[in-house]
Amino acid sequence: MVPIAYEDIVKAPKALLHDHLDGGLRPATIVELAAEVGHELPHSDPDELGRWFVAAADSGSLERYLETFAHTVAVMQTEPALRRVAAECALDLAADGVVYAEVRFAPEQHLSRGLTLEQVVEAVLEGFAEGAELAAGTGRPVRIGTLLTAMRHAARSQEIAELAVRYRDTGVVGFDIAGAEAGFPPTRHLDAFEYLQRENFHFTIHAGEAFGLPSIWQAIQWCGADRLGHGVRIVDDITGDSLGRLAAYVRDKRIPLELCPSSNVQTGAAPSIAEHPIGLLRDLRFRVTVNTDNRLMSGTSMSREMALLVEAFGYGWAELQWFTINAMKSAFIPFDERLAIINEVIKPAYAKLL
Ligand SMILES: O=c1[nH]cnc2c1ncn2[C@@H]1O[C@H](CO)[C@@H](O)[C@H]1O
Ligand SMILES: [Zn+2]
Repeated sequence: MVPIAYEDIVKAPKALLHDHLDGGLRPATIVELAAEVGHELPHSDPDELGRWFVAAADSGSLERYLETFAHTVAVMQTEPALRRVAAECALDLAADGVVYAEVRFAPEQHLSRGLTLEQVVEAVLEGFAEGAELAAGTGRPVRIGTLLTAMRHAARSQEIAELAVRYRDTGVVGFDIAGAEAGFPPTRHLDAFEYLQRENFHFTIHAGEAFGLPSIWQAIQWCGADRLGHGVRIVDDITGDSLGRLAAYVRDKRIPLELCPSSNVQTGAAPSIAEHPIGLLRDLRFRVTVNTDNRLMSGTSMSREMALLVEAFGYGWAELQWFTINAMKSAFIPFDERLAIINEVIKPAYAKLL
């Protein structure tokens, strides 16, 4: 088999379901925005700052990993800053060959300089549209769907769920909860999830990353999550190739797992890329997808995550296409639009590579 070149992975179309807007800023942009608002950073040189984020996030604990977001959230408190960060996000994903991405952020974290929730959402949606238009102009079209996140330690999930539904026809395609998992079970936000179900809306839940099976079980069986953010600890319910009841349910129902290899190694959810449960979960044919989580904190990209898996597990184009189609099938945009991207963009491109 001819080894897969990194440039070819970049060129191949990719679909991304789990990427945080505030975890993907360009270091140079953080430096500029921080100077404008007088926010003090650990480094003022972009390269050093980029390295600082990766090192600080490499802590082995989700709680400490999340502390690094103080510096990105601090510079995302005005409409121009939010628009810029969102536009650059679309451009960076497109340049990396991502053709479809769902990008999430928590509107409630962007109110410290007086913006309303609506102003925050509208600025981000405008930025995505602007960036996607510029990307299309360079021959790199990308479709961005926005997910609104509520912070699980806070108490605004119902409000954010209603906000997501209000913007469902203008770019918001789903809802999520994020933040420290241990001590903040999904059922804390049951009202919001029941509301979303009654609205026929879509949501994913960060579960099974820093806490195990009970969190996954609640996310699916109490809250009705369409997908699992990470869900990597589902392996705790698998012995050899024998599946426990919950793992069997997740596989049988084709519940998508938004796996984020590099992020999991940094927070201690997996010991290394080579030992990441993605290998087992793929072999067992769970609905596995590959994601970046936080490109800044992991110093990564969609192509890099794919390349790491190629290196660790010897995957070829067939597996990369499978991950990509799994993601596209699991997206929150309408079925006909998902199918169009699979049949008109993804399959023809991989047919030339396989
Ligand atoms: O992997 C993760 N697990 C849990 N929470 C996360 C993760 N990555 C980011 N955030 C949290 O989500 C917020 C909104 O984007 C971020 O500010 C961060 O606190
Ligand atoms: Zn995440």
